Amino acid sequence: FISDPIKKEIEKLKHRRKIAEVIDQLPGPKWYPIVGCAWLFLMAERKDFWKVLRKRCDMYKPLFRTWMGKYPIIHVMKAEHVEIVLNNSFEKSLLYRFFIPWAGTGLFLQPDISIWRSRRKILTPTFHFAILDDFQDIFNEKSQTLVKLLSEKSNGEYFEVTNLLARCSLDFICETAMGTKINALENDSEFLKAVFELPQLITYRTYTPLLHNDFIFKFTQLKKKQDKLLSIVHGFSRKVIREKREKLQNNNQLKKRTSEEEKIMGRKERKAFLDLLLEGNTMLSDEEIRQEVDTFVLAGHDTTAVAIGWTLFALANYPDIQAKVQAELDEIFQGKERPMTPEDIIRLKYLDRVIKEVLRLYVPAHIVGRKLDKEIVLDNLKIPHGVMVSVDLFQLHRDPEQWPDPERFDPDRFLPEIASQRHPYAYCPFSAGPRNCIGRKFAARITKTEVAWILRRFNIKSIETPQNVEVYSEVLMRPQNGLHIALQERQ
Ligand code: HEM
Repeated sequence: FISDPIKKEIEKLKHRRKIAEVIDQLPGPKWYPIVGCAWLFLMAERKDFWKVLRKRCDMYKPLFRTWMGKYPIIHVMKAEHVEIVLNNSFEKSLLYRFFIPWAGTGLFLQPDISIWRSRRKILTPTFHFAILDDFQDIFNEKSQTLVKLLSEKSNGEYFEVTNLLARCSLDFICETAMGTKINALENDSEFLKAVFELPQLITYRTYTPLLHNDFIFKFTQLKKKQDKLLSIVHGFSRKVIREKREKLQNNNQLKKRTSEEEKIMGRKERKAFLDLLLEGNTMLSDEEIRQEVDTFVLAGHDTTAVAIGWTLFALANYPDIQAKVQAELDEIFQGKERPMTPEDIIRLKYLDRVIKEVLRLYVPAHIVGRKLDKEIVLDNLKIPHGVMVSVDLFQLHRDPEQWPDPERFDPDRFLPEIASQRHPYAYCPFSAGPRNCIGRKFAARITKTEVAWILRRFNIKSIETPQNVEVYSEVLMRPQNGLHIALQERQ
């Protein structure tokens, strides 16, 4: 006599009870109805959230549970657990949904596995190394502008650098993803301000359980502000797509002119990701393309800027390592101011190891949140499907079993003969498994080019040290008060 919807609800309730029974076998902080374990954050100041995260982890690691309101979360940080989770979860955890108003269900947030598969297939070729080689000119040009701006500050005085780095990364992404110059390094714009403010607003919402409820959020000033920022960001990408479409409609003429230009200039017209999506037979609507372009801006600009910031911080704090990178650069460039080529990038082997070590200790995306597709077993405990899991990459990269003396900065941990002895999931700054970062090679290329340009020209010092730097989690792991560096022109 029970109708199907009621049966379904009963099944759901049973499953929830099963999850609760299993989850509460794991250690974790005390939880209360409605807030779950969020009281830990409600009792702390925003600036101390990072410390709360770390303390909680130290108390219950390596496998524990928390409750976010009525939702249980499992926290994993051992390589063998991370491997199981990342290969058995497709959907992102619930907190990611706050980014959907910005980037829609583009690749990063796509919940449907078959749509995701076809998008990933369409987008992967746009990151082919030949296309990255085409972008090398842009990376050189922007890095040179950055170096010029930095040289105006190279009087030995300390200054805050992360803002300039974020602007430079936004320039890279806009020109490579959309084919549009915004000159963020030199000019302010509404778009730039909106792209910088949105992550702050979304993080605030994430850490405020009351605002998780869409109905409550709808009536807040924060929602009004979010709508305003989104209309700027979406307005910008829609305009670029519209203009590119119009240009494509004059295709024949354009093709003729382009091939004539190619003959004269001796090179092909460079294509941005957006051109490749519009020109290829992708069957994506303009709105779907807009979501993918916004996804690249969201996932690509801040991550790389933060990674570059931490790289400068590390080089400033380890002068002997800085000198070794400079020696490698001098050997390749022999003091000449010439642009960097893709071949130079391959030759920068030591810098490559330095950046890898930076991404170990200062992993920008320090947490990856997933929802289990199927039941998994961790330390003999069966965890049912549907449970959210938080993969703590910060802690994973500090596991002393995989990383002896984990706090020591040592790029040689990435020498092939040493790296091969580690668990394959001991190092995942770009996540791993099917939903790993599509932009990792792109990110590596930007980071190497920009850092190389800076180190060819300057010696760096920093006020912040590994001991005194206050860390802050605003979507990414970043220095709370920015990074203050001083530059000295090299002879
Ligand atoms: C140092 C820089 C970067 C880091 C540390 C980084 C890290 C990550 C991580 C950890 C993920 C997995 C996130 C998750 O599952 O929750 C991811 C996914 C992704 N990243 Fe990156 N990323 C970087 C640069 C980039 C760049 C430059 C782009 C694009 C231009 C990009 C585009 C994406 C996309 C689209 C995804 C989603 C992939 C999918 O679900 O199939 N990332 N990234």
